[in-house]
Amino acid sequence: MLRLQNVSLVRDSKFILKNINLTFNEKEVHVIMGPNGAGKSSLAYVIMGLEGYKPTEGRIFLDDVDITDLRVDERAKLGIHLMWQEPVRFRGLTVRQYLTLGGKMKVSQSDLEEVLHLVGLSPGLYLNRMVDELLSGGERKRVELASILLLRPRYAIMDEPDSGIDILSLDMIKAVAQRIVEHRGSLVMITHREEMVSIANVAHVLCDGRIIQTGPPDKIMRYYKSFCDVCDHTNVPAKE
Ligand SMILES: Nc1ncnc2c1ncn2[C@@H]1O[C@H](COP(=O)(O)OP(=O)(O)OP(=O)(O)O)[C@@H](O)[C@H]1O
Repeated sequence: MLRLQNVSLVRDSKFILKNINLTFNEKEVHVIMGPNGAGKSSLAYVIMGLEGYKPTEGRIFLDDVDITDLRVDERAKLGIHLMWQEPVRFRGLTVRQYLTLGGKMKVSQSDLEEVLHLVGLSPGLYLNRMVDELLSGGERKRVELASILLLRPRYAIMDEPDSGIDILSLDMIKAVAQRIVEHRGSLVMITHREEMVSIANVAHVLCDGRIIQTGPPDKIMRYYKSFCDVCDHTNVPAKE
């Protein structure tokens, strides 16, 4: 279980996250929605432990062990992985080298092919292509998604995997979530796309740095449509 307890984040004397309490259990899919500037990426960075995103208040626990002071690499060793909104460009690596961490990670050919198929890339066409110049933004995003799957995360945090020009399909994201759960992992997905809520067991609305709603996807979808879609102000939570 991954748990955020009363987590707040202040930057430049401004609250970015306010008293966040969230629990992510094993084999769950959580979707976090919210308007621009609500604090969604910051929440992902706090969970991953990026530099500059240590909670100002509150603690983070993994299986009741306090991991608030652990670095990114230490959290990654415990099975927490973040897929960036903008995948990083690694120069001079083929897709195969990238997915196997330069050959350091033992991955069978069938696993490589399976995850590439899952993210919609033909292994025959892509395994030996260079990650950098030869791939489009959307293709790199798919490669990044495949790399997260191969790591068999306990907690995969995805910051808008579905944004960008080459939008990933709902079916693909569903398949990715299913595979993570099959391997006993959990997915925490940050998204702008309302239809993505349907893949979740639990959905949340983040507004002005606060979790203002948590519940089953259909309830959260109704809330979002009624209050957030029509909201004419930014990050001032509406009252039900
Ligand atoms: N390192 C930082 N220093 C100062 N302010 C920051 C920092 N990181 C984020 N912020 C501010 O915190 C607020 C939330 O930003 P964040 O990127 O987390 O929102 P978001 O919900 O992910 O937005 P978007 O949907 O546009 O990506 C914004 O006002 C942003 O300017």
